[in-house]
Amino acid sequence: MTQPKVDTEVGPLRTVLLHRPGNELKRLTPRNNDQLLFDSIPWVDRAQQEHDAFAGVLRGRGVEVLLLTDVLTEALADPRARTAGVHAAIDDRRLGDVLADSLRDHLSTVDADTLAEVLTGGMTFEELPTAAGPSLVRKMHHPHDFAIDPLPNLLFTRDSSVWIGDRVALSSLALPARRRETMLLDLIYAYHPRFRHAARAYGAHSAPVEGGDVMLLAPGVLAVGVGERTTPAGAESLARSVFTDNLAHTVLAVPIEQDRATMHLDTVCTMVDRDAVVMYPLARDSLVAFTLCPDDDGGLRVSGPQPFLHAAAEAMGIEKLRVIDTGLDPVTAEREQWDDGNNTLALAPGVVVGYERNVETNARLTDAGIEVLPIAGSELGSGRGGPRCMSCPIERAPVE
Ligand SMILES: NC(=O)NCCC[C@H](N)C(=O)O
Repeated sequence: MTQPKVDTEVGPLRTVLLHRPGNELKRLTPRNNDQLLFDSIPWVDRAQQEHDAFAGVLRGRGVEVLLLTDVLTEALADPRARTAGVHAAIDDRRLGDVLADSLRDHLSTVDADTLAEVLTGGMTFEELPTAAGPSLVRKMHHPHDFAIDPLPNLLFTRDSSVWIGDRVALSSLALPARRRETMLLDLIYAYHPRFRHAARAYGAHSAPVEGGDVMLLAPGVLAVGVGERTTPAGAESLARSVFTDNLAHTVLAVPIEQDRATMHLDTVCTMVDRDAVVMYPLARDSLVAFTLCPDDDGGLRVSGPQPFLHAAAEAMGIEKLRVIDTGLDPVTAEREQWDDGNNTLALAPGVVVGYERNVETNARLTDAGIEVLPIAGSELGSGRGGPRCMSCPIERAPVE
């Protein structure tokens, strides 16, 4: 077992954290899917098969796959982790003091597997333990209301934490449906024996930054999308944090349209080689970047904006960042961007995993000399995320 470290998007992937979709997806209904950030109701068994195949492709290429439920359950062997998990899951304002206290008591007695299931899949009022006694809160809630919210977006492990160099940054997730995910990652990194000594970067309670917006363009160079999720304040404080810890010398803050289709930078652009990205053509023509560097007094120097591709190549110290376009024509490109055609996961320079349905984009990548490992994603994609969104790299070998 080697030490966690990630300093590029494309260095040979050694270890990755995935979340095999579980019962939390069975909580999705047409009444709650918008609030829970899914565009439709996934067929859960098929989503699991698709995810198993995704994990299989990674293992087949020698990647160690850690599953979130496993590491969470192992971390919950530590009583401090249990207390933290239960504390974060129970909302006294929703349950009232009496019900909240009795649920806390109950959850402190269940085994780690059951607790992991509750922390990820949530709990409805009808599933509450009966010992809690009479409660107005209980009587007045519909039995299917959530006493503890499920976390269907755990599937997208990219967003809740991100390794930058040898430190892990816990995201500060912007939307209420995802905020508790950070807490689970926090307790995994704090109490799982494998991560107990991992140093932290940034802070979960800082301004919003989501991992899908953070891109490690080259060692020492980060791009941070700023849009629907990551805020300008989030990008600025992440930059300060990585400069203080000497994890980067340049951060590019990249404004992206505040729209569902472009919720993170990795929905319009991912790296497929040391010097190449797959990118949505509209973004290629319009993306700009503000360049942030540390100044001599411990502050920030901000310049720009200038065209993103130019700023990125300059910061990376390369002549040009090659661009492979999404799709074939504007309509196909729009369709394939929506279906995460740009959201590839690099396993090594020039080797990426992509959804098979994005036929035109994958063909362009292949024509450009990129090996595409296709996976099915008809169900996985219902939460609007592709292979990059569904993976949190923990160790990548350096790029030669
Ligand atoms: N990096 C990504 O683009 N992640 C996809 C997150 C999808 C999830 N349903 C969300 O709306 O947050």
